[in-house]
Amino acid sequence: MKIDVRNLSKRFGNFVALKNVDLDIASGELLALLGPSGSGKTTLLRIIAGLDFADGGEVYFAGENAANLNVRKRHVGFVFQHYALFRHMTVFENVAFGLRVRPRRERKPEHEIVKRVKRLLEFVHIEGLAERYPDQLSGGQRQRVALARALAIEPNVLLLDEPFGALDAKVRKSLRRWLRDLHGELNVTSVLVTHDQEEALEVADRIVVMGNGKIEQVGTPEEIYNEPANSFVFDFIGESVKLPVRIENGGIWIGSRRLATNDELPASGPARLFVRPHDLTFGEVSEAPLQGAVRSVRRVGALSFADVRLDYGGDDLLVEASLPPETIVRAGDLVGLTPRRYRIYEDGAAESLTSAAL
Ligand SMILES: Nc1ncnc2c1ncn2[C@@H]1O[C@H](COP(=O)(O)OP(=O)(O)OP(=O)(O)O)[C@@H](O)[C@H]1O
Repeated sequence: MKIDVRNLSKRFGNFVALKNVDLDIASGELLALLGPSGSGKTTLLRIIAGLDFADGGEVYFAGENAANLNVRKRHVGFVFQHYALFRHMTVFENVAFGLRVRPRRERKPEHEIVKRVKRLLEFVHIEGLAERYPDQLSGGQRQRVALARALAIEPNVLLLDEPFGALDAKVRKSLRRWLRDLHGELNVTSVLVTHDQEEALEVADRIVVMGNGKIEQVGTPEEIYNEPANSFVFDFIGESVKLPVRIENGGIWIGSRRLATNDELPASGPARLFVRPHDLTFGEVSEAPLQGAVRSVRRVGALSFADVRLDYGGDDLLVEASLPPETIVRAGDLVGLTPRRYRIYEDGAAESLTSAAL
């Protein structure tokens, strides 16, 4: 089911929660709505679901204006972080619920309901838990039940709002892979709300980055990560180091050093260079555009990071750079750093002006 969102806006009192949101969701895709807390993700999801109404704009389900479709007619399956299962019902009964409450003429005979629920429980790998009650399940198992329950009604659209938000990091990771695989088999149009960039990057076909009720960028995970449209997206997705630079005489100036680039540059003036820590290459002090003293070295799992205090045109700036495995530095060492891949954004402005890969 294809969903088109057109010029949607929503206010809560004076607060603008959504501003002129336009979005096309392709049939069968898994789309992630990603953004900081309060950026409007849940509001957008609730309007798509028919649980809330927009002040302006429309939502179309397969070309039909959804204003004419109530929640039930939209055939939407939900999985919410806090969408509790019915505590007094077993897993089996929870999953069967949506099928049993259908109007009599649409309801399947009991033996078909039993067959379908069994198949769904197998599908989400919890067939052994059918007779348990929600209290007797782990958080991850509960979310599998919630998903089986959402799928029971054969939804046209699956809406997931931080479905793994309450789970620990390891379970989250395994459940999101599982969701990715499951979606590969089902191909039901799905919208996943998350504020976890890693989750969105790993699971989604496309990501919508939201900030302050607006869409900042829509793209594949690769596009969002490698070609962030503006400084907001760069900063929100992954780690970033921000360096004040100057554009002058057709070059990028970091303090008194010029950064080699063949790219077309924006107009002269102050700008900001955004670079991922792993794109800062360690090298000869005399040749690198950035120099500084290593303050400390840390290991996080398999990765090592060095905090480098840059001598930056009189200012001290602390940056965190990833250390390649073969590079050994110690606190106190003087090192050179070169931004290998970076993007330049006008100072204070949201536009991306240029990017470079040396
Ligand atoms: N019923 C409401 N009344 C007043 N303000 C609301 C209401 N619902 C949401 N808001 C406000 O609208 C903004 C967007 O909320 P929304 O829940 O869509 O954000 P979100 O991106 O999903 O955030 P989170 O990740 O924290 O869930 C927030 O500032 C929120 O406080």
